[in-house]
Formats: sequence, C-alpha cells, structure tokens
Amino acid sequence: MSFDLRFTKGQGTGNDFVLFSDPEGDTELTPTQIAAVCDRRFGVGADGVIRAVRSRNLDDGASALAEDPSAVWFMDYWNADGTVSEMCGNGIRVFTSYLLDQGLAELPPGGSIAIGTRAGVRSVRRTATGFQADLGTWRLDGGEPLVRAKSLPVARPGLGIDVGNPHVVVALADDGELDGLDLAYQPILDPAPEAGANIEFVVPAEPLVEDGVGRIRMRVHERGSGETLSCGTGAVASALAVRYWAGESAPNDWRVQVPGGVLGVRMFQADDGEHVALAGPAELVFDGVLSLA
Ligand SMILES: N[C@@H](CCC[C@H](N)C(=O)O)C(=O)O
Repeated sequence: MSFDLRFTKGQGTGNDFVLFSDPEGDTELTPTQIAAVCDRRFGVGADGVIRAVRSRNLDDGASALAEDPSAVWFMDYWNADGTVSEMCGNGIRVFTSYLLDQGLAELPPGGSIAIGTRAGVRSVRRTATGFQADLGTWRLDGGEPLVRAKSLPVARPGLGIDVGNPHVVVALADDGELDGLDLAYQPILDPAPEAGANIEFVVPAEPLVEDGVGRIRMRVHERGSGETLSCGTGAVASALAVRYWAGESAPNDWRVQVPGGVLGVRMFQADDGEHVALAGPAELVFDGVLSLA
C-alpha cells in the first residue's frame, strides 16, 4: 500500500537532508524506503533523512527525556543507505530550523532548545546568523588506524575521535593532495572499526592560526552516505584532531572550510569537561509530497 509523505528539503553547508514530522512516532520508514528517498536519481536526493518525533514516543527518546525533560523533540537521523547514526552536526541545526518553520517549537534569537539524539541531549542556540549546537564532550576513541584512499599513494595514520558519532581524521600534506583525493571510493581503515566511521581528510591553512583562529580545509567520506559537501561532526572532529597534533599553543576557535561552505568550531570548558560547539548556516530549501510504497 502506498502513502503520501509530506517533507521539507533542507541543507547546511551543502550537507542535505529530507525532513518530515511524525510527532506520534507512527511513520517509521524502512531502510529501503530511506535509501529510495535519498537516491539522487530516483528519489528526492539527500545525504540523510531526519524524522521529527516527540521524544515520549520513542525508546531512545525516553532516555533523552530522563537526561533532560525539556528535550521534547527527538532528531531521528538516518544515513542515505538506510543505516542510523547517533548524531549529525549539520542536521541538528537544520532540524531546529525545521521545528521553528513548522510551528513545532519556538526559539527567540539568543535562546536555546534541547534536542534529543541517540548521542544524548544536545543544546542548540539561535544566533544572529544561524544556529550554534553544543555537541557536548568528546573523546579520543578508535585508536590510530591506517587509512587507505584511492589516489593516496601510501596509507596514512588516522586519529579516532568520538563526538557522539565515530570519526577518523587523516592529515594530508597540502591542498593538491586534498583536491586529488577520489572519495567516490570508500577509504579503507586498518583495523576496521566494527561500527564503521566517518573519515575526514584535513589540510592546515597557511598560516594555521590567524587572529587567534585556527584554519583548516576538510573533505569527508561519511559513513552510510559516501562523499558529502560537508559534515558538521566531521568538522568538529577535524578541528579537535589538528589542535591535538598542534599542541598546547593551539587555539580553541577554528574555521573549517568544507566543499559546501564554512563552519565554526569552538572548544570550551563546561561542568562535565571540555565541550565542543559547532556553528553554521541552516536553510530550508523546498517542501514536497512523496508517494512511498
Ligand atoms: N553529516 C553529519 C553526520 C551524519 C551521520 C554520519 N554519516 C554517521 O554515520 O555518523 C554531520 O553533519 O555531522
């Protein structure tokens, strides 16, 4: 039996999503339906699907509410291949913009909203130019696997970082090496993490730090979606990795240039340890109705 799905297409620095609202949690799409929606030739086309569900109507949402009772909305995030992810840094800004647009939440400029995610509750603040999401604490995780990618002559060491979802960051020598990467092919991690990882390739700008802000370029191969124009959690993991490699004197403010635009990353101290925040644009592009089988 087919049914109509009312959706909104949104994007943040070119990382694009199909969003739909399902407050009661009775429209869970199958992985096959998600992949069909995200297909760029036969579907709407997107890097992921985001369902807005009231937290009280999901098991993962119950944990979010236990952590913060004000997290009434849950960002149910799916990659383009129909797998789930714990977190999406660009997606959470676009999701917040979608909640406001649909009249599902209110957020005055300067105000913050708590959003439930599989990685825990995240706070998103409305700024003058977009949204800033506090992605919480982070940790080195996943070791230092070797990374092989098409058009890299030799394997390079990566650094595993968890920012709610898993990342491996690889430093490249220069812009030529970054631009020459062929990310149509899945890079190989050795050892391969059981849950997979998003893989970011980074190059420092020259000079690395300008006016107290660290500057890097990044390209990404997202777990479950392939190469994308941007990855918010990937930008955060990349800034954290470069700061780690650069040592004590490295700044806590970073500007990350991705193929789809620029993201801002800031590390700051909070009660439970160091947090990392991500700022950038969020745009709702068009609405539509999809007939799904
Ligand atoms: N594009 C996202 C990350 C989406 C999830 C990722 N592919 C994963 O599987 O963890 C972002 O902006 O952070």
